[in-house]
Amino acid sequence: MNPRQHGPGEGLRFDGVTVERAGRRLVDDVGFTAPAGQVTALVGPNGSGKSTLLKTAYRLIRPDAGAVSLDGEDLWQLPRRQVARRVAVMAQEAQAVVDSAGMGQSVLDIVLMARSVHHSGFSPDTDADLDVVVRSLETARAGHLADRGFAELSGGEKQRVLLARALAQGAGTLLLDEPTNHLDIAFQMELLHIVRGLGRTAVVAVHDLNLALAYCDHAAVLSSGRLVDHGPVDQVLTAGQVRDAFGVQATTMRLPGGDQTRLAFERLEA
Ligand SMILES: Nc1ncnc2c1ncn2[C@@H]1O[C@H](COP(=O)(O)OP(=O)(O)OP(=O)(O)O)[C@@H](O)[C@H]1O
Repeated sequence: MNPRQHGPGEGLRFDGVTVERAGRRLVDDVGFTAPAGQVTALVGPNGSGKSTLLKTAYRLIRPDAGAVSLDGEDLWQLPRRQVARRVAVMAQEAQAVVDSAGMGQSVLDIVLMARSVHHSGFSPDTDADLDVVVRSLETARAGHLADRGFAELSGGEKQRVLLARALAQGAGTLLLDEPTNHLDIAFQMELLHIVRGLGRTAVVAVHDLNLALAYCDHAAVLSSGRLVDHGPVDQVLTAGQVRDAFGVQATTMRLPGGDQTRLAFERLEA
């Protein structure tokens, strides 16, 4: 076994992960590592298995085969609380869940709840918890929303608060499922800029391939539940790969004055 690939500091590793429902493979033998401290984009067409794969890493769906490990430790063998301290998630359905469970609570209360994973029993929040929460809200550019009721916020404001909540959990690994939904173009970029600046391990399911190119280090491409490619983002999100995976014509453009590339898309005529 190569300790560089399997040991501490490795990152989040999917190893032969398979999820079946009603005899259908939603995720089929997926294996790749999201390297520690870097941002990995998880891309693929609608229904390709991105959310399902992420759910195996935040322990909502147990893989039918394969393993998900963090820095060499099987996440499904660890106590749930320990996983919650190490892995934070911003899920697609979180707005609705917090809306219905939040019962009119303030943004500050909602974000403070993320600190409960560090408490035993019903021990009260500390000044240190409050400090983490305030800093997380500021990092997510949501400090001005602290006293507002979560339910009354706009979709984009809620996304910022949910990012703050994920940050406040203090986990070294972040799983973000389409976090840029509802966000204006400036904050889409801002959010991924913030995530990249954290230096934490992050896996981000994202549809905008140009955001992935701009703000992610790595990419993994799913198609019909299978991994079709993974690696450095600019080597994976090529015109040919995009055509194969998404069935659209893509052209790669180099940005002026740098090494960065972006994609332009056209419908592929039948
Ligand atoms: N509980 C379930 N039972 C049966 N099929 C499911 C279940 N959950 C998801 N699926 C199916 O699994 C496939 C993968 O869904 P998933 O949500 O992981 O895709 P996705 O890549 O995240 O899609 P999108 O980009 O549209 O959000 C889809 O065909 C979906 O209908």
